[in-house]
Amino acid sequence: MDLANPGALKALMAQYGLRPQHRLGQNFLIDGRVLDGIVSAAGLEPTDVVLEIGPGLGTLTQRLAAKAGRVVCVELDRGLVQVLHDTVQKAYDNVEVIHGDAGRIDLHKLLGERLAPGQKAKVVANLPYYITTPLVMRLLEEELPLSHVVVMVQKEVADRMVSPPGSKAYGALSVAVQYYTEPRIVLRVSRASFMPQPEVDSAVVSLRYRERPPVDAPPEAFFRVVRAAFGQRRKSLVNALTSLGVEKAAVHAALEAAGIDPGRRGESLSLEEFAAVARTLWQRT
Ligand SMILES: C[S@@+](CC[C@H](N)C(=O)[O-])C[C@H]1O[C@@H](n2cnc3c(N)ncnc32)[C@H](O)[C@@H]1O
Repeated sequence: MDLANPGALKALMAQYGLRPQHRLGQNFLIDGRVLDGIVSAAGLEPTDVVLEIGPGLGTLTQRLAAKAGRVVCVELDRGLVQVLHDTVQKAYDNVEVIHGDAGRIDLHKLLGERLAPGQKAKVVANLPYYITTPLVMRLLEEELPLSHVVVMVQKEVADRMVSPPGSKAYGALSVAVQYYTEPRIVLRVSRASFMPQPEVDSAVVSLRYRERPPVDAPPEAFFRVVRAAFGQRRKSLVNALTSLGVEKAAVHAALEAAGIDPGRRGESLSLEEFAAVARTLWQRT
């Protein structure tokens, strides 16, 4: 049974005595067109291993299971895990449901045990919005065997991921996402596509992992500079960078060497410019 309609979802919730839990970000997709758009953006092959975070009642899971080789789901709500056993685990022999917190579970172990040597997994999910940013940062920073992430996020977060330097939405998340992946908004999604309706609109983003970073700087030094620049948004770049424990004169010298006007604000720097600052500061400190 296709679960992508309000009647089916309501009946299922009632059958198991469940109600959508706002604190767990439970806004279930009821729009088949959007679900198909997510699956198509992931370009699934029969050999693919997919990690789905927050499968809910299994609406997206059904579609993933039909296309991928294997789908591993991590769901925090124990009540929903029970439903998932009946809606997807019994119906598809390639679906595994794990009861756990995607923010804490050991993803290296989980993926390592399920991937062939050299293989990379895809993450496909309608994410719970209350933990979107930390979860995406985990997926980027933990050097996991992943090739592609396709996730539904709040519209504003999607805009931040793809925004260019100097724009209002450009921030530490934009830099991290663009450093590790090639981000693209594939679908804008109205709040009417969910049940219950959230208070915000959403977007599906595709994050394809890069083979190597687009700029040349040691990642640790690069992200120290980025964090300092965005952690002190109102300050000039020079003052923001002194928070790294570097003398003002040394910061001036590093900016000059990198060809960057010291009066600029950190949020106007491109990835290449952050890398140039990191390279020069790193050489000097
Ligand atoms: C936006 S709903 C998406 C449900 C379903 N995939 C859909 O598209 O209809 C988010 C889901 O994530 C689950 N969730 C919330 N926090 C979680 C966490 N820390 N780890 C794993 N799942 C979580 C919620 O219980 C809910 O099922």
